[in-house]
Amino acid sequence: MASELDVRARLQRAGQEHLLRFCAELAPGPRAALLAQLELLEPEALREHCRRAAAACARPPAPAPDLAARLRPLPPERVGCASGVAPQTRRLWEEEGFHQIALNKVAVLLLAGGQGTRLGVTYPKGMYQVGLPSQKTLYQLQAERIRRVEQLAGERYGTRCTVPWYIMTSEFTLGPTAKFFKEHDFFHLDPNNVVMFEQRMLPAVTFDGRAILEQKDKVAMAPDGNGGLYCALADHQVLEDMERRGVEFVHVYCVDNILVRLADPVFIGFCVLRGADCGAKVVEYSEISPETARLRAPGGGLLYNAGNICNHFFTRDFLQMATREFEPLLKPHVAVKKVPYVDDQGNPVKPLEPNGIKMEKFVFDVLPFAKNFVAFQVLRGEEFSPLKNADSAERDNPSTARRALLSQHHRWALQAGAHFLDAHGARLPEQPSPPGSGEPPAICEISPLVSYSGEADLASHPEPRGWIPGHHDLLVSRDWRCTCEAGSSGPHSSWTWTRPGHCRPDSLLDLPAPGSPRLRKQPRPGLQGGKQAALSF
Ligand SMILES: CC(=O)N[C@H]1[C@@H](OP(=O)(O)OP(=O)(O)OC[C@H]2O[C@@H](n3ccc(=O)[nH]c3=O)[C@H](O)[C@@H]2O)O[C@H](CO)[C@@H](O)[C@@H]1O
Repeated sequence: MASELDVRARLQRAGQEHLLRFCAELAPGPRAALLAQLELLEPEALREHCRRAAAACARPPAPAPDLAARLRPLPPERVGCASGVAPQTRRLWEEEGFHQIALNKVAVLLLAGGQGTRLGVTYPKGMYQVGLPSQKTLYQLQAERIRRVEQLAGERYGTRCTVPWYIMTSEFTLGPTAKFFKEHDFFHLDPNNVVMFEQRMLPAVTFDGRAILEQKDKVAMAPDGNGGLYCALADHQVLEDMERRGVEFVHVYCVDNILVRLADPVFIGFCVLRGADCGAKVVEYSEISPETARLRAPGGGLLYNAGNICNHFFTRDFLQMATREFEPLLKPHVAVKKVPYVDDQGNPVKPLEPNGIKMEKFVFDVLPFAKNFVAFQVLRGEEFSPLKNADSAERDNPSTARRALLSQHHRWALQAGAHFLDAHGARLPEQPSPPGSGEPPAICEISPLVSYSGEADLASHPEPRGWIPGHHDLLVSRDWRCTCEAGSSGPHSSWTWTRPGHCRPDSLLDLPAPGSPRLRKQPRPGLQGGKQAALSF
């Protein structure tokens, strides 16, 4: 380890010697920790970082760029659409995507280094569960979608294939995420195919360019934004790992969209067939002004209908260029934040006003370097419901995320030919609940292991997946579980999907987990506030 003298010399070069001002009074342990942290900060880079942060902040606020005047709609030939295209075109894209997956050429990459401040949790957002009947977390839903898409591709091409899962974490999220995955047995994925790596952290800086001490023995650090991906890929030789596995196409996505379709074959296929090096899924969701948002195209549709949802396609070749050539050209974004610090007497202070600057790069900042960028429009109700805020906010909160998923599953069940019955066996109305319209008329959660995007036609399936011959009155599968409540004030019941059709209350039988010897019978908690319903085909 470097001596205090060495570290002091390095900090002098960076103009940041004040970071050692409490060093002399620290006990050996904290002092060693501080020196170890400071040793990692490369002097020239630190000097430049602090200078740039202060300069960016000192710049008089630029006149608001006239976004409306600079915006141009995407040329139609660069835009694809998940719905509203001819079914054979969509099938063609999907087939291409499955083919690439079956060839082991597709990976998914999760950006999970963020801190979930707005949601108000201290643990990684992926560990959050929004209150589904299954109590699955975002990480589990994502893991199961990977397993299902591998299975679907494998079945089509008579092969076993792998979609490796790369997870970018940060100092805040790596430890808890790795522990959570281990505790959950990697959700039955092969741990060799789950690759976690860590993005860099950068010091928070005062308005006059001094790195901030959060505690006497600790510099205030923050992840370098989700555009830190490009440095992190290089730091941890992630692209080399992809190359070894034969991965050519990467689906990069953010952690909080409960409806995210990992390695979506339709999106992948569309991008591959268009020869794209970069792609982005888009929905009508944007931060542009209401006036601009209302502008209409000649055909009557919205002129600007392509909001970014942090859901990207990249070729591995493009990522390689991004890490080598484009990353140094990316301009950091400045965020002015309240950063806890120690004052000159060494007292911890929680500022009430913003006092510090955090510098971040964004994952989409590389898009201008693309040679062939494409956008792919998807339906918001089917593919985008982000978990950003606590329930006290009006939108993008746990309740809206839960409702979005359950409404989708209700629609899927109806499409698959299911009927929902009330306590007296009468059918519930069968209008699919339009996206965003509150609770669905019946609560029905479908496991991603059973259906990735609404497929699995149970009605015509002679032996539904997971069906155990000889157990006609048991459930179809652990995952075709339908959980309903017998009235909001009455006792809760769990209902199973049974064959040929009706849900049975009060009992739920799980298929054995792989390797376990026999069926287990488990009571399940019901849901608050659901409607009484059963399900039949
Ligand atoms: C910069 C970026 O992509 N912005 C997108 C992000 O906004 P938004 O402002 O919501 O971005 P977040 O801060 O939630 O970050 C998005 C993702 O990046 C990850 N993360 C963030 C910071 C970091 O240092 N490391 C890291 O891995 C987060 O864990 C998350 O998975 O999602 C919105 C849709 O939901 C999009 O409309 C925004 O265009």
